[in-house]
Amino acid sequence: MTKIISPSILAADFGNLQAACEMINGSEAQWLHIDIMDGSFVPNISFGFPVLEAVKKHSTKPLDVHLMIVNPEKYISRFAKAGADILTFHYETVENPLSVIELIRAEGIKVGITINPDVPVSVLEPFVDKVDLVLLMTVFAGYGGQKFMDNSYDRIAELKEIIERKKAHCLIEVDGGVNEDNASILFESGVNVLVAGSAVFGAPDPLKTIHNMLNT
Ligand SMILES: O=C(CO)[C@H](O)[C@H](O)COP(=O)(O)O
Ligand SMILES: [Fe+2]
Repeated sequence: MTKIISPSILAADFGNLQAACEMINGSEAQWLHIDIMDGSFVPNISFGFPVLEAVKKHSTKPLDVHLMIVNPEKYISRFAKAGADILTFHYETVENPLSVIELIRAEGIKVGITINPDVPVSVLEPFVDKVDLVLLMTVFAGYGGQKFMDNSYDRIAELKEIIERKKAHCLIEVDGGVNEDNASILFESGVNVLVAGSAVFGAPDPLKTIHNMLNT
């Protein structure tokens, strides 16, 4: 089974993003997660294109970009050009998810769809065979450092059942409150990609934390 760690740069030292990228380059993490927040869909504002471009310049890992913005369809081409390798949008932010999926595909990059914890998993059923990944938020999108929501395990099981029933091949990613303690149970539950911000960048030894998340 595919097991990927995608550390979230949101928890890095923004005064030294190059060092953060280089640390991840030298780690066992396979992807780098980039949180784009607009102060509208979510109450927080993170960063935009210039920071994404700077990270792209220094990162050797695929950039896993998580859009928490209204009207994502307006910006897909710019995010692709700025360096996104995987572009994930929130189902809640669009009227026609299929057309957004097609717009992202047209850029030649991978596409993901995501929902907040209060959105029924069943809304994803029409899309699981049309995307490369489904991201289940395990906290409400907007801030790093929140506590993992325990009802997420039931939601992961429900998503897994839908993916199997539809014989789809998308990866399952979770984001929010992931750490060394819950990584192994999440992988055992069928999750393929773990996003981890504060657990990685706040750790005394981030390389060891990433290693432990993949191997315990
Ligand atoms: O999308 C996000 C928040 O909206 C972040 O990716 C997520 O919260 C990661 O941070 P942490 O691992 O510290 O919970
Ligand atoms: Fe995220």
